[in-house]
Amino acid sequence: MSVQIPLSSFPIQVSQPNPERRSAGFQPSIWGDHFLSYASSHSSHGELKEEVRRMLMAKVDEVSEKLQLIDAIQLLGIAYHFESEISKILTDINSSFNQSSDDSHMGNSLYIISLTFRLLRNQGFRVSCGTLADVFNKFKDSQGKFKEILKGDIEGMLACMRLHISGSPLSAQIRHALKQPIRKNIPRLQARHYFTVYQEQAWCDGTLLYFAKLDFNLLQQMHQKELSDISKWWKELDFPKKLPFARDRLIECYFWILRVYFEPEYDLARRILTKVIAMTSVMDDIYDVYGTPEELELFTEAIERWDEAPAEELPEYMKIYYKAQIDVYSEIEENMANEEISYRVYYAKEAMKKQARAYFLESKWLQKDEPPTMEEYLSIALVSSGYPLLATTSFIGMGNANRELFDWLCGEPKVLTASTVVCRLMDDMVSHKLEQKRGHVASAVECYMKQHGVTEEETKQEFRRRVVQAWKHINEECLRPTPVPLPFLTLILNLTRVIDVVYKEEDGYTHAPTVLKDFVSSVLIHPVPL
Ligand SMILES: CC(C)=CCC/C(C)=C/CC/C(C)=C/COP(=O)(O)OP(=O)(O)O
Repeated sequence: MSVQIPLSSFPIQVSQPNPERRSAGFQPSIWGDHFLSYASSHSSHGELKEEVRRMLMAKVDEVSEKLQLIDAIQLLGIAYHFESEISKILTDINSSFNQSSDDSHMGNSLYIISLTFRLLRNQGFRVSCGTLADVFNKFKDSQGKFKEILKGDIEGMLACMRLHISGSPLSAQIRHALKQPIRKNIPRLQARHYFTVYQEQAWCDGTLLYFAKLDFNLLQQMHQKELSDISKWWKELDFPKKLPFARDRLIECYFWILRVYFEPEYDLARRILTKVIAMTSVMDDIYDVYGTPEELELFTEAIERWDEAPAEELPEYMKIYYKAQIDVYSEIEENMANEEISYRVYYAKEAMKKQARAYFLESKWLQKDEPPTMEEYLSIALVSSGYPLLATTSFIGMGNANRELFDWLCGEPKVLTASTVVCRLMDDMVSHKLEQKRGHVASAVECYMKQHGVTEEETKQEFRRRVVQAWKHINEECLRPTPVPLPFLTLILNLTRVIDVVYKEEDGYTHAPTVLKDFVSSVLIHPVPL
């Protein structure tokens, strides 16, 4: 993924009065000034929290009861309050699982076995598929087919699909499980969905449910407050007026980052990362849509130099962008002023420079008649996916990050490369048609079709296979012993998960006004009725 930029390519000439420019005609933001103000209210939920903690720590006869409770706590979106308790319980269960060759303690329910497998794997325990296969063999007949009796065990089947649900009507839940499995979902959306599922369960606990709903609303208020502050920054920049060619997607950017970390302690991290992703989105449109080749070269050089003041020769719209970007990073610098963490700003800036270089190299393909080979394309497009930049920037908001972690990230670890593959291929599969129409550099789809002489459908089949493979790599890297502490891997995992929601069927970011509107509303606008 290393991107070397040859800076000697074009004769520089930026003074054409009205250069020919493309236009993408992006839909405007649908949110207006909605998030500029917010209402706040306070509810004390400390006592309920302690009550849930007591439930979690109480002795139970069956391990399965504990697992069900942990599952409910995770799906209701409140596990972040009880991380250490959950970790201890699952560690104990995993140890007893490993110490005994007898699997009878897992019971005879496909549902409980699948649930155990899912919860332990999610915690990073290497419960092997082989072990699971042995257990599953109990449910197979002499022909190797699942026994007839299982046809009634829909809960078990759902748990296998990484979903834990029972009761009826089940069909909507099955559809939901297939469309957005837990592993790839957005926790705030998952929680909202699960409130309605959980309250129908025979084992629904009123205290747990009430606490989860209260907690959801409190977090929502906190997120609204953050978004209100960030919206003020955006309003002052006035990009929709000053740079009208660019997508105005601040709210969707915040929604994106909320998936990376939603917990209260990451308030500052979210603010920083939202500003960086919002700036990158505009930068992408400068390179992809509006900038002329000559302007883009000057722009890339200016970012490379990182001077305080924008270069005089930049056109006005680039100066506006440039100044805003410098300001964002100065703000990051102020927040990292503590000398023990100030080194992080270097990594953040370098990641942004690398992003600009990748965008620039991509922009040069537009002037060529032939698309690059898939290998050439990916060597740059995996960087331009923005995920190395966002992963690096997400680390700077983590209290316990250190230099080794940033260096590890710069070394293009397998988990990050896999994440960029998911991001790039899923984005290109859904966005290439419209982009090609308006004049955009070749996407992975065109590159692969041309190079291998295959149809669009065959290309997409191959890409879907690669995405599945990349997900396997990510999951594998998150199992112990992990290359770096799990919370850091989880940030990369979370970034990848956003792609599965935003780019599953269409380019939900560019077409956010239709695709993401309901998701954003349910997470950031409407409180849960108590
Ligand atoms: C590529 C991708 C999904 C990036 C995710 C991270 C990121 C930097 C998001 C900011 C907004 C953005 C550039 C979205 C993709 O637009 P696009 O489809 O126009 O991006 P492209 O021009 O790189 O294909």
